[in-house]
Amino acid sequence: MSDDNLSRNYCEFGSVPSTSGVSTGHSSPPELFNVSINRLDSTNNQIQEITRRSVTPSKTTKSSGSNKRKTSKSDLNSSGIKVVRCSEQSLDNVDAAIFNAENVLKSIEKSPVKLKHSMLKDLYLSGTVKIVSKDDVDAAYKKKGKTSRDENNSFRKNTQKVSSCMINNGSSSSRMENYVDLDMEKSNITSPIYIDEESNDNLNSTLNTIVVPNSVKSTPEIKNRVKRNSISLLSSNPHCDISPEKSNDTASITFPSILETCDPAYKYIVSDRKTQDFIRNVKMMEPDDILPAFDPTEIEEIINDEIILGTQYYLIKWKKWSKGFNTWERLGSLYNSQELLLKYGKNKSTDGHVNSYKQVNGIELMMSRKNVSLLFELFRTETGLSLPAILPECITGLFNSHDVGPIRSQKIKLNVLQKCLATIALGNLRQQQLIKLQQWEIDINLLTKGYQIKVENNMDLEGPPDLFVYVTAYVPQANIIIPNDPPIGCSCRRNCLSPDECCYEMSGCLKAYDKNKNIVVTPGHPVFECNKKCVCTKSCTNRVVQLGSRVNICIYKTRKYGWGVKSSQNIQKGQFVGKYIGEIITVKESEQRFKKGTSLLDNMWNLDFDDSQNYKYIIDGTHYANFTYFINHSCDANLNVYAVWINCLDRNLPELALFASRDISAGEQLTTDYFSRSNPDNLKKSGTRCQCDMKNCQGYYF
Ligand SMILES: C[S@@+](CC[C@H](N)C(=O)[O-])C[C@H]1O[C@@H](n2cnc3c(N)ncnc32)[C@H](O)[C@@H]1O
Repeated sequence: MSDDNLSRNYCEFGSVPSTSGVSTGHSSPPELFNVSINRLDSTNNQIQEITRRSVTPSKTTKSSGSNKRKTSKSDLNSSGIKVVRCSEQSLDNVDAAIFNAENVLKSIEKSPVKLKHSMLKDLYLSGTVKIVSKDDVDAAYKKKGKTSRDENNSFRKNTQKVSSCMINNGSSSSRMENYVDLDMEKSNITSPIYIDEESNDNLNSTLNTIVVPNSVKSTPEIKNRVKRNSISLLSSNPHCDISPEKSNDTASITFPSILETCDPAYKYIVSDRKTQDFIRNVKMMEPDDILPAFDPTEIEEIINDEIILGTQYYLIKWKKWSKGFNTWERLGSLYNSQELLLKYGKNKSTDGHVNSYKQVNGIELMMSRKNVSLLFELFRTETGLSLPAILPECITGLFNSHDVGPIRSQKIKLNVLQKCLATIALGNLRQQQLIKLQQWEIDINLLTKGYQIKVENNMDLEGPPDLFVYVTAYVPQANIIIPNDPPIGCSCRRNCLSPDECCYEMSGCLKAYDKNKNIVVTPGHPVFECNKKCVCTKSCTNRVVQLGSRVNICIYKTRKYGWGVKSSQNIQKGQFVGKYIGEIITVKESEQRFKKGTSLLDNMWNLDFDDSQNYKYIIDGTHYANFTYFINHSCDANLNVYAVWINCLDRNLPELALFASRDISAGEQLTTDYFSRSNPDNLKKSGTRCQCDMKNCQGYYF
């Protein structure tokens, strides 16, 4: 960003938590894995395991490969104002901007292509074009006195194997009357489509043919045609809600002014017509034939659609990017993603999803994954995000001058203008995000006693996770009763400092805690705390987990793997940090939930401490959980997991408690070893890549 154009004032968006929604990792295809925690079984002294079932981890980290998009273009708009559009990449350097300017000229020269495309599309959408079956195409050929298409050499050369349909424009020929409409349900919408050379060049002639080959030649020209025709076909698919009669806008762009206290530059841009037009143009005015297509493997899911100013937009959740980076993209840029579009369309019709008329915040259209991450990188501070305050005069100055002077300087000014607008937009979105995060922080702190939870996101614009209800104790499924009346307690003297036969001894175990209440037994050793039947008081050294954690923590957005948890204070080795909480459900119920997709294996822990084959219950953290839900894996974890029994002595229903395995400094991320007992060889074959970066990192963790 040019220093000349930016004021050096800064708006502090400091200590308030940041955004970025819940990790998406949960939409990854599930893959069963087991976490093992060793323990000495109290009855037979054999090592047993607590296992955790989970899925492939969420891909919440930022992709290094940024989304390829936006060639540049400049032309005159209807009011004669010069409008220049830059690619995101071109924002990076002036050379790219100049290169893009050349493309602009080329694309203007190519306007006849655009004309043909829109004509074809319009013909189809207006209903004057019909789609007919392969047999009818052959019949038409014969009728015209030509050999059948399959016998025609040039046809075969250009189209490979023909498998589907043809369009005729029906404009002038009665010969077309015999053609029957093809049932679109039966057409292979996911196949690439190739326009026969002859018909494409003669859109206004009596017969135009579109055929669908099994594969398509990958020349740029053919790709363009595939794209254009795919869109025509998609338009007609019943699952894609973009037929002509339904093409009324479902959303409008608005520029809401939300806060009294908002930035003057934001107030200015949301009230200035010229700025609004500019913002709309940036995203909305690129013709379909110069929109680069996204690689479908980059897309996790299409989650919404809207028609804005007559243009179809889809809201995209990107793989490896949090939902804070979701963007609205035009149909044209999704022409390689037809399967995803169809999937979205089908889900939409079966879910009974109805789009009510919405208002899309115009400033969101200024934002992109690249802009958001760039600005966060530039303006992140120790305590938050410190965005530069941009004066309205800068914006007006740039508007007045961006289209004068040498091309190179125009490009630079445009670049700066776009970045200024994106910065202002980010400031506004950031304010909204912080309000939501603070509210979530308040809500969860109302539930916690004895410690503070901070929420912080200085990585992106994602808001609070909305996946689960925050709870502080197990939530048993309706038919499960967690006993709370232990049959027996101890009667040790001096608060169990002079034990006769304390609870742990009655269970054949070692004393788990030292006098400071730090755990001293090895991971895997069962822990039996004193219970409500015991005579000792709360200060008994054998009462720890039941009194709750005293460690202040922070749920924060990590750079690499979504949300995580860090300590807000120094923690001693052996100190209790928290319990893994969730619903208690039966194994059968967990399987059903998994099949239905209502719960994720990722969030399930088997309570199989006592018998790894025939355990009864599972903790499901998908819908109800506490902060431990966000604890990430490390190959050199600083937390150990222990099975602890207190008032419920059912061996199938221990509590899972996390203790520090070493001294932990304030600010350090808290981690567990998801699979401490996995065989490293197996991990390498089937595992999920671990990004813990520890010296002993095994590379994979399941
Ligand atoms: C139980 S969740 C932890 C919270 C999660 N980071 C989130 O944002 O919701 C586990 C997921 O976090 C991510 N994760 C945790 N530890 C990781 C590691 N060491 N390397 C890569 N991803 C990890 C994976 O996506 C995994 O599926």
